[in-house]
Amino acid sequence: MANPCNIATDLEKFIVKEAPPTIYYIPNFITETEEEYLLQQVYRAPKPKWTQLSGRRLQNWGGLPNPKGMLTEKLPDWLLKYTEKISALGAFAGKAANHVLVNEYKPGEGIMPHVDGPLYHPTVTTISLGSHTVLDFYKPVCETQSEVPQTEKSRYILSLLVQRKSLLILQDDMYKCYLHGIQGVSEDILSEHVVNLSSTGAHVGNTLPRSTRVSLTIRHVPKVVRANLLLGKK
Ligand SMILES: O=C(O)CCC(=O)C(=O)O
Ligand SMILES: [Fe+2]
Repeated sequence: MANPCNIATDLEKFIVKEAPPTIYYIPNFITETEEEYLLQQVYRAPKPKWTQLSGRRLQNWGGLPNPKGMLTEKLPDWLLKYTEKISALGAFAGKAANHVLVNEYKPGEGIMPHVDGPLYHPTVTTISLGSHTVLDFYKPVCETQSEVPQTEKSRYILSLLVQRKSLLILQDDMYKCYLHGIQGVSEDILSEHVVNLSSTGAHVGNTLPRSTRVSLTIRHVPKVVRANLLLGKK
């Protein structure tokens, strides 16, 4: 790799050109063996590590991000291998990922449209395990104000087919401005609004039943506090 901090050189060919800046979609980023291993590790975590939300459950690794700074916890080796690999691609502008959120979605589950917010470097990278999903993107409300009330449908702009074993990177406006969400459905019928089909082998009109999907969302939290400062030690 010529320049580990330059995301453009290695990843340019993975940019989804049909979307606003910037989405990178990398199919088969990990092998099936790695996928199995990562799933095994996720399901080895003790039960209290899971937080049940409506529509999904999650594990938080690396510390709890908050506006005052994240009290960091060392990532386990099985996650470090991947946070280091993705950081080496230059996804976080030379910084190292220090936070991983594991989300588990059963068929029929999803996540409401949202933005990931200012606590993170404006990049999120996601490894998908176990099942595909379809990620939908929406214009922010502020950009679409008018006399007519704006519905989710009128703010919708496009979708991505996110396959198991893939890596997805969202940056720039696609991170900062547009909302992303996953519909709580048990199968996806691919429409022409799924803009990355050419790199997936799937086609408009295909019906893809979902199974349980585990996503690893890997981020860099710039603002951290050291434990010994909190404890009043110098
Ligand atoms: O599961 C995913 O791919 C999306 C998760 C997500 O948007 C989040 O955790 O903020
Ligand atoms: Fe998100």
